[in-house]
Amino acid sequence: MACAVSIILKGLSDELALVDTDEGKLQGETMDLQHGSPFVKMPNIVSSKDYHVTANSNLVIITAGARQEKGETRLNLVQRNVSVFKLMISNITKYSPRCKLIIVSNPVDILTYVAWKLSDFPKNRVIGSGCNLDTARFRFLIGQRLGIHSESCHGWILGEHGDSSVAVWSGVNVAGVCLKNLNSDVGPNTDREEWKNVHKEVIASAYEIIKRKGYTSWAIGFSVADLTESILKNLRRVHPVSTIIKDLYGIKEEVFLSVPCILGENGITDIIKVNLTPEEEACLKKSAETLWEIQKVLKL
Ligand SMILES: NC(=O)C1=CN([C@@H]2O[C@H](COP(=O)(O)OP(=O)(O)OC[C@H]3O[C@@H](n4cnc5c(N)ncnc54)[C@H](O)[C@@H]3O)[C@@H](O)[C@H]2O)C=CC1
Ligand SMILES: CC(=O)C(=O)O
Repeated sequence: MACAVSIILKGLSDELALVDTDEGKLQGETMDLQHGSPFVKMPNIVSSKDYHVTANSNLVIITAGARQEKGETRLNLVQRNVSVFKLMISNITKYSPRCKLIIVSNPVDILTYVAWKLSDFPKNRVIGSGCNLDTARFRFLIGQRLGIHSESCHGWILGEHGDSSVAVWSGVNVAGVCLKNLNSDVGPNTDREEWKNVHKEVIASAYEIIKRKGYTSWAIGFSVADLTESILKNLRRVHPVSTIIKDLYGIKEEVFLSVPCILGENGITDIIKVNLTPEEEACLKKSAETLWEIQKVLKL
C-alpha cells in the first residue's frame, strides 16, 4: 500500500490495479484509495483477486508474501515466498507478457532470480528493488552526520539488499568532494571518525524498524515510486537495483545483486561498472556465494 500510495501521489499512470489473495482487505484498501480520487490524478484504481485486472500492464510491482518477524532474517523467508511466486508469476506473464517486473518481496535478490527464471523474461525486464532503499538510508544517515540534505550526499550501497551489503566508501562525496580525500581511512575499523557505523546502521535499519512498528513501509514505498518514475517516464536515471551480475567482478553464478543500473522504458538497459577495492569486491563475491548456496537447491 505504501508503494501504491507513493505512485498515486506522483500521478505516474492513469490506471493502478491491485491484486491480493486477502479479498476483504483488498476491497477495503481499494475503496479507501478510490474515495481520495478528487485529490489525486489517478483516474482508475481497480482491484481483484483475479489477475485479469492487471491485463496489459506496462509495469508490475510484486510486494506479496511473508514478511520478517522481529529478529528474523530476510533469507529465512525464501521457501515461503518462492511458493507465492510460483502462483503469481505465471498469472502475471499470461496477462502482461511484455511488462517489466519490479520485485520487492524478500529476500529480494533471490526472488528476483526466481521471477526471472519463472517468467522467462529477458534480464532487462526483471528488476529487484535491491539496494535502492539501502542507498537511500545511507544517504540520509550521511546527511544527518554532515548537516546536509540527503539529496546532496552521494554514495552507493551495492550487493545484497540487507545483511551483506557493500558500502562503496571511495565514491562518497558532496559536490564532487570525496570523503575519502578528507579522511583516507574512511570505512575500515581503523577510522577514528567511525564512518563504518553509518553502514552498520543501514544494515540494522529494517531490524530496528520491525522491532518498533512490525514492518517497514514508507521509505520502500517512496523508493519504489522513484524507480517507477524512471521506467514510466523513460528517464534513464541510474539506480542501485538488483540485476544478474554473472561475469562481473569474477562472479560465475546466476545471482542477482545491486549495481548502478540505467533505468528507462525498456527496464535495465545498461549497468555502470564501479571500480571496487579488493575488499569490496571480496564482499560482493561472498554475498554471491551465500545467495547461490540457497538458489542452487531451490525447486522452481
Ligand atoms: N525489498 C525491500 O526493501 C522491502 C521488502 N519488503 C518485503 O515485502 C513483502 C511484503 O511485506 P509487507 O507488505 O510488510 O507484508 P504484508 O503482510 O503487509 O503484505 C503482504 C501481502 O501479500 C499478500 N499475499 C500473500 N500471498 C499472496 C499471493 N499468493 N498472491 C497475492 N497476494 C498475496 C497478503 O495477503 C498480504 O496482503 C515481504 O516479503 C517483505 O519482507 C518489505 C519492505 C521493504
Ligand atoms: C524489510 C526490508 O527489507 C527493509 O526495510 O529493508
